[in-house]
Amino acid sequence: MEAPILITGGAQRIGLALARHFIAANVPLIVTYRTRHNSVEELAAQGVKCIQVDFNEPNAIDKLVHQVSEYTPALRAIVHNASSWDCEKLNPNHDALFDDMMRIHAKVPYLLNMALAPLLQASQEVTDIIHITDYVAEKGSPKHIAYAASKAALDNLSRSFAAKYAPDIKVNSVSPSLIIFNEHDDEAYKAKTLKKSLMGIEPGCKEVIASIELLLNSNYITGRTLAVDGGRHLK
Ligand SMILES: NC(=O)C1=CN([C@@H]2O[C@H](COP(=O)(O)OP(=O)(O)OC[C@H]3O[C@@H](n4cnc5c(N)ncnc54)[C@H](OP(=O)(O)O)[C@@H]3O)[C@@H](O)[C@H]2O)C=CC1
Ligand SMILES: Nc1nc2c(c(=O)[nH]1)N=C([C@H](O)[C@@H](O)CO)CN2
Repeated sequence: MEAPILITGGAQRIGLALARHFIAANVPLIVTYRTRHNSVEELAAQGVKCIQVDFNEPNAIDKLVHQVSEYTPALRAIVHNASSWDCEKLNPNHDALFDDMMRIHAKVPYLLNMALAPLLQASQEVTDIIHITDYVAEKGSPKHIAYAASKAALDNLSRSFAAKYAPDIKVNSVSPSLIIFNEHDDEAYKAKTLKKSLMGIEPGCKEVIASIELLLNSNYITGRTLAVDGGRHLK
């Protein structure tokens, strides 16, 4: 078997679209999921190794690393996509919120990168770690303070790990702003959000997929952040 790509949080939305993209390209996949969405059956039926993990649970990392290591001797790439878009307004326990945000967005990628690097280095080619961050990592967000700080920490990991693992492993961030709305987003929110970027569109998952493919196919980009944000920084 060709070395698989590991995607965290691959059972819905962007992660699922990315998984479907790689399935169509016959790229072997490992996907983690927390909630057993119907998509898990679809992915498993197409040969994807689906591993249930809630990164808030104790020993989640050790269990995942063991299962991945049992399944494959090498990895082609890791895409850290799993994320929780939580905010201070809905989480008055700011102590717990800060810890939760830092755990899922920074500690989990950090620990997985440290533990799974040998599997990436076991591949016969240059491999990749890709962190999915967020435009607010550079700008901040008054409504998602802990979330934005944790994504900034994740973005910083790209530079540290790029220096640590070169030239065997390239490490980069993909930093989106709006990609796809959530089902509960109302028309007023959508209109307000679309005005935040120069392009003014909801671009869809294909923009993130194209950015990830660009990084996977480069032999030279590392330690960098690919902004996929419709020119939001210029509004
Ligand atoms: N959607 C957008 O427009 C934007 C997205 N991004 C980033 O892109 C990435 C994908 O976004 P999107 O698809 O909207 O993400 P989602 O909000 O749909 O979440 C992605 C996945 O993360 C999983 N997850 C969350 N918490 C945990 C946990 N504790 N343990 C295991 N898995 C967990 C979820 O599992 P479960 O199914 O159980 O909920 C879900 O499947 C994220 O990193 C996000 O921050 C950045 C900017 C814009
Ligand atoms: N884990 C998630 N992170 C983010 C989401 C999301 O749905 N899940 N959504 C956004 C928004 O699209 C924002 O970019 C514009 O309102 C940000 N991060």
